[in-house]
Amino acid sequence: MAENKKEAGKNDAGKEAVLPPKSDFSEWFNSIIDIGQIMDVRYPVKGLYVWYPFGFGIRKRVYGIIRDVMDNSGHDETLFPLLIPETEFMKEADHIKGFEDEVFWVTHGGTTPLDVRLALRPTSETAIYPMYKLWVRSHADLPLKLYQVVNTFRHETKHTRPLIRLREITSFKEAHTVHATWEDAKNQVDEAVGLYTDIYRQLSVPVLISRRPDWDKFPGGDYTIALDTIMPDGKTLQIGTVHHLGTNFAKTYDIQYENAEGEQEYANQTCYGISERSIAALISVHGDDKGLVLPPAVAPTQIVVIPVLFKDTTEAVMNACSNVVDSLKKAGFRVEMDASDLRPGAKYYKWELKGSCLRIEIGPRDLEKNSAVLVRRDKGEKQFVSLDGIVETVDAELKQMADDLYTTAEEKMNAMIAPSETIEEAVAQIGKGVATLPWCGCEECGMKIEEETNGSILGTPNTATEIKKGKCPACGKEAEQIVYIAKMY
Ligand SMILES: Nc1ncnc2c1ncn2[C@@H]1O[C@H](COS(=O)(=O)NC(=O)[C@@H](N)CS)[C@@H](O)[C@H]1O
Ligand SMILES: [Zn+2]
Repeated sequence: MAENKKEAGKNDAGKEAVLPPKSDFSEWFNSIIDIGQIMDVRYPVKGLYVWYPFGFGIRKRVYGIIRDVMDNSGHDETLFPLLIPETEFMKEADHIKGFEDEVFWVTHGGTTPLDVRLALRPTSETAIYPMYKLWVRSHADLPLKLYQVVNTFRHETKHTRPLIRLREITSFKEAHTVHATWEDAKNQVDEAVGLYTDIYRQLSVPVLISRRPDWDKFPGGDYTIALDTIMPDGKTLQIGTVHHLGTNFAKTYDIQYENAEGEQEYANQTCYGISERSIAALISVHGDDKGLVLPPAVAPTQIVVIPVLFKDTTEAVMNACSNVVDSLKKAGFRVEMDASDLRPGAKYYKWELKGSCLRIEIGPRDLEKNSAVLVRRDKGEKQFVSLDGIVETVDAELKQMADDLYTTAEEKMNAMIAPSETIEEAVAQIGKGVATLPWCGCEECGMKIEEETNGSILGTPNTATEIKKGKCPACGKEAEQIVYIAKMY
């Protein structure tokens, strides 16, 4: 992996930059984006950022997993235009209400004013569905399951942050499916939730799945299932959403199909999206005071081999290190040797910051015993391993690390969720994580709970959880369900 001009551990001014402790999460996150070479935040448009090659290497592998899961579940990838004519964009009333304050408009071609303004897609329903109207004719065309990975644009007014809240969402994977019946679309929603859960399991990121309250569903949708994760500061990040659109958009865009009885029927649809928040989540959940801790599946460098050199044994040690590098490369691992003249401690610091998963040190004493020292990035303990079978050892260690990262993160997340009976208890809890509260299910109580806790209702648990009998804290009535409450990004 070619080092881009910046050295890991140095900030953009090339000065030695020290990572704040992860306990100061907001500063830690801003710093790791910079000295971890993820994105350059100096681009001169608010909410737009530049991928450093190293960060792009992580993105490439995360989206390789996302494409793999989508392609192996009956979806086809495609690409729709970025620009949407105002005439199409302004068709679905709820959708417009939800996005009209966020849309960027193109009004000129050169110095010539356009007769119809063009929207930069904030999401692509209004680009895709006029084409679906042309493509969907008969039930034999269904289900239609397409997705695209594109940049989308939202004039976010809340605090923009790299990877978390951008005005140009550079990595917006959006799927748009068409089905014969409401039930088929519901089954697709459930399948999509499963696919997203699988994607995040491969990133070792635990998720909380809830059905968003109606006042927070997707504009123009029937209902929304959301995947959130809990960030180290206790606030939740929405890292995936799945929307059942019913026939709302089909009626607006006249997407009809001839059913088996030869009658015309409006189609039912779903759409579901993931963005670079998936990368914000894996960096935030796994990172530590030393820097990035990357799941092996997405680490640009999985193993770094460090020769411990003394004058009279340099050649033998370098040979042994090159052999290990060659055999790991041949086995398909992403491995580097760091034979630079940095002091060993500086090398450890550099590769720990970059999140390489394993460090293998080989010195003359190791050679005598035909062994090497192996250190796993998440555990940090030294293990003495034989050079024989080093490929199998590395393979087993990386698999174990991916599982351990997930288990550790899941335990941490579960420990940040606690049931509350009263508003006061919920207020205390959402300062450090997610609270649950009994809820009668009516909207004004929901709004009252959000107001009094100064938090957001994530929604009701998507998996049937036992309802701890209790009273709705807003009206005192017996609760029908519980809700997750948190401070959200
Ligand atoms: N400004 C933003 N920056 C980064 N990610 C964002 C931003 N806005 C939304 N997202 C992510 O994009 C996902 C999908 O966005 S969404 O509005 O919920 N859903 C849609 O746009 C639907 N058309 C499904 S693709 C969200 O779950 C969230 O994780
Ligand atoms: Zn109530």
